Amino acid sequence: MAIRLLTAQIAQKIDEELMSSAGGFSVDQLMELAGFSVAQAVSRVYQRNTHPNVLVVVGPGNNGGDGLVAARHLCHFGYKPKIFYPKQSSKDLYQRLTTQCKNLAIPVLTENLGQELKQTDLILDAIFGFSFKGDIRDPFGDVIKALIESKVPIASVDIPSGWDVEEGPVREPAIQPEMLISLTAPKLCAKHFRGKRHFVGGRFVTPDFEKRFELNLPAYEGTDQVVEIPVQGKL
Ligand SMILES: NC(=O)C1=CN([C@@H]2O[C@H](COP(=O)(O)OP(=O)(O)OC[C@H]3O[C@@H](n4cnc5c(N)ncnc54)[C@H](O)[C@@H]3O)[C@@H](O)[C@H]2O)[C@@H](O)CC1
Ligand SMILES: [K+]
Repeated sequence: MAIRLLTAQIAQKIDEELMSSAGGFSVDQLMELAGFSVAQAVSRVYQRNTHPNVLVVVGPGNNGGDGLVAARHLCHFGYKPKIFYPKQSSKDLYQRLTTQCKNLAIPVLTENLGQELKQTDLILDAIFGFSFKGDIRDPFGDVIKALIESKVPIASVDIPSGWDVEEGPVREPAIQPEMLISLTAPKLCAKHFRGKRHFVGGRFVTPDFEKRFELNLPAYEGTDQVVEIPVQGKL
C-alpha cells in the first residue's frame, strides 16, 4: 500500500490528537523528536566535512521550532550551524529553544541574509509547515527570494516554504529543495517534489494511530529516527 499523502486538515488533526489527553504528548516532546529526526536526515545526505556551514532559516511557528531543535543537534553532530531568525516569537518554548542554541555559541542572526548565504553550504528551510496559508507576508517573501537566488542547496522541513500544503509550488518564484524531510507523513504537496532525497521523520506514531489514519508508513529500521522513501514527483 502506498504511503498516504496528507491534506492540511488531516495533518492538523493528527497533531491535535497526538497532543490531546488521549495522545499524551506535549508540543516540546514532538518538536524535539521532529527536530532530531531532521538533523539525522541531514547528516545522512550532507556530511559535516563537506557541508559544515548550515544556515537554519527559522519561521514564526512550530516549523521554525523544529529548525531550532535541528540546529542544536547539528551542532552536537559536529556541524557549524547558524540560525537566521528574522521574526522571533515571545512564546516561552521558542525562547527556551533559542537560549539552548545560544548556549552552544550558535549565532542567531536577524539581518544580512545575502552576505550570510555566501558562506553557506546548505540551507535548512524551517520557515513554514502545514499551517502556511495565503500570500507570503513580510519579511518572508524577500527571505524566500534570497534563498532561491543564492543557488545554495536547500533541505526543507515538512513543506518547502511558500508551497501550498496541498497544491505545491503555485507561487513564483518557488523553492525547489534538494531534500525534503516530511514529519509524521508527507503532505499532498510532496507529489510535486522533484529533488534528490525524501525522508520521513518524527517517529512517534503508535501502530493503532497509524492504522486509524491509514498512514501506511514504511518501517523504521533499528534505532533510526528517519526512513527514506521514493521521491514522489519522480514516480
Ligand atoms: N505532528 C507533527 O507532525 C508535528 C509537526 N511539527 C511541526 O509543526 C509544523 C506546523 O506548525 P504550526 O501549526 O505552528 O505552523 P507553521 O509553522 O506551519 O506556520 C505557522 C506560522 O506561520 C505564520 N504564517 C502562516 N501563513 C503565513 C503567510 N502566508 N505569511 C507569513 N506567515 C504565515 C503563522 O502566523 C504562524 O506564525 C509542521 O509543519 C511541523 O514542522 C512538529 O513541531 C511537531 C510534530
Ligand atoms: K519548511
